[in-house]
Amino acid sequence: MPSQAERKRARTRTKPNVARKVKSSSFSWEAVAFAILIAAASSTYYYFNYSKISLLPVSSESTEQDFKEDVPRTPWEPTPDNSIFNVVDIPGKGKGVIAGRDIKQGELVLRDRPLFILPRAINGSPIEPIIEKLTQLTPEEQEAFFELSFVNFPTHLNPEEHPAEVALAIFQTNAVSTGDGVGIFPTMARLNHGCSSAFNVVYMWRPEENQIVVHALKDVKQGEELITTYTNTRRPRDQRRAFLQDHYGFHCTCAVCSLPDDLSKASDERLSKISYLYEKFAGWGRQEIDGTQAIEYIREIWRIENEEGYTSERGSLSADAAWIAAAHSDANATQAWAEKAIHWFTAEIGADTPQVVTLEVIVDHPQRHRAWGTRDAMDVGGPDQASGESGFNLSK
Ligand SMILES: C[S@@+](CC[C@H](N)C(=O)[O-])C[C@H]1O[C@@H](n2cnc3c(N)ncnc32)[C@H](O)[C@@H]1O
Repeated sequence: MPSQAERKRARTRTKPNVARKVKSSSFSWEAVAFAILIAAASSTYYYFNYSKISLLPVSSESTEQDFKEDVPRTPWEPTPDNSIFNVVDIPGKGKGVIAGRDIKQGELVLRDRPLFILPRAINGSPIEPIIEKLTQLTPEEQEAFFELSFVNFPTHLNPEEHPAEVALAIFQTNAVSTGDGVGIFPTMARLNHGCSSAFNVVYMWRPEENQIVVHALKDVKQGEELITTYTNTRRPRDQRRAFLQDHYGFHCTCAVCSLPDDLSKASDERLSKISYLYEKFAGWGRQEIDGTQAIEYIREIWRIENEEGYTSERGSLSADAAWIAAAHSDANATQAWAEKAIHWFTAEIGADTPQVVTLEVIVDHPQRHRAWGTRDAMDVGGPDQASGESGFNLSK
């Protein structure tokens, strides 16, 4: 078994030129199939020790059976050269994406189709389904796949001789969630990670369009790196760093992780408080708190997030507030929060989404708020339904 130090070294190992192998006549998928057989016969690989393997480094309740591949595959094409972004080498990070011009908050930065999507959790070896998918790709698509970076490669193997294991490592380093599935999006996969206030773009899978879209969460200056986030960054620096080291093989030195210790501690406290408040706020759904208290939590989360410079997920937060206000028959508050939700959803997931369309209807027709807020206002300690006056003052 490899030692801890050997594993660490392997995590940063440079990738083999497998793409060249794909093109060269000496490479064949029979060789890959052979590699799978060898791998399957061996019990030394740590990833074969599990019967059910999650392909994302986050826990998932979904199973192989839940996964439905309902969209026929559309061939992947490289995103055409455009002025918005460029993929370049970034010191200490491999490749990354930088803004080719100033980008405004809410702008669509890129769209990318999947090379393939697999179920989130797989029973047995994940190598076989990955290889099966790879064999269905065009040579150009295979090349795009094998050009991606990877970490966490078993130290006792030579990547040049183990393309199947390389494929697994590439998948685990680059795949992103598509609901029940996990997919590879070669252009989007070049986005590096930042925590809390350090990330400036957000991606979203659109199953009906069979593509992932990336929007600017903040204004970005030309030449700045476009950064997404790989994990829930509303947790302390030590935990974030441990997760990123373990699953993505790097020590995070993003703008938030590089803060001096006293500032980092203050940031950690804010992030922990935000998480705590989210948990308290969830009590509204369990009928543990009333609407007034729920909106108080939302305002407090908002205030601390402003201090932290963390603005992600504000679309759903303000949409929740609008929904609570609607349940309390407070038309003004519903409208005010819905307007906020439209603004923030637009920044994160785009104006052309069902969430934004629904909220626009609420804003344009505030009298419909009662039909939208499906919870009976009386159940949550709400006011007189007939007058529509809540007295809750939920809109501030
Ligand atoms: C999805 S890929 C991102 C693109 C990758 N840099 C490349 O060259 O293709 C994930 C890998 O990028 C690197 N990476 C991402 N964010 C990083 C960061 N903030 N600092 C250092 N390396 C980072 C890590 O090696 C990680 O495993």
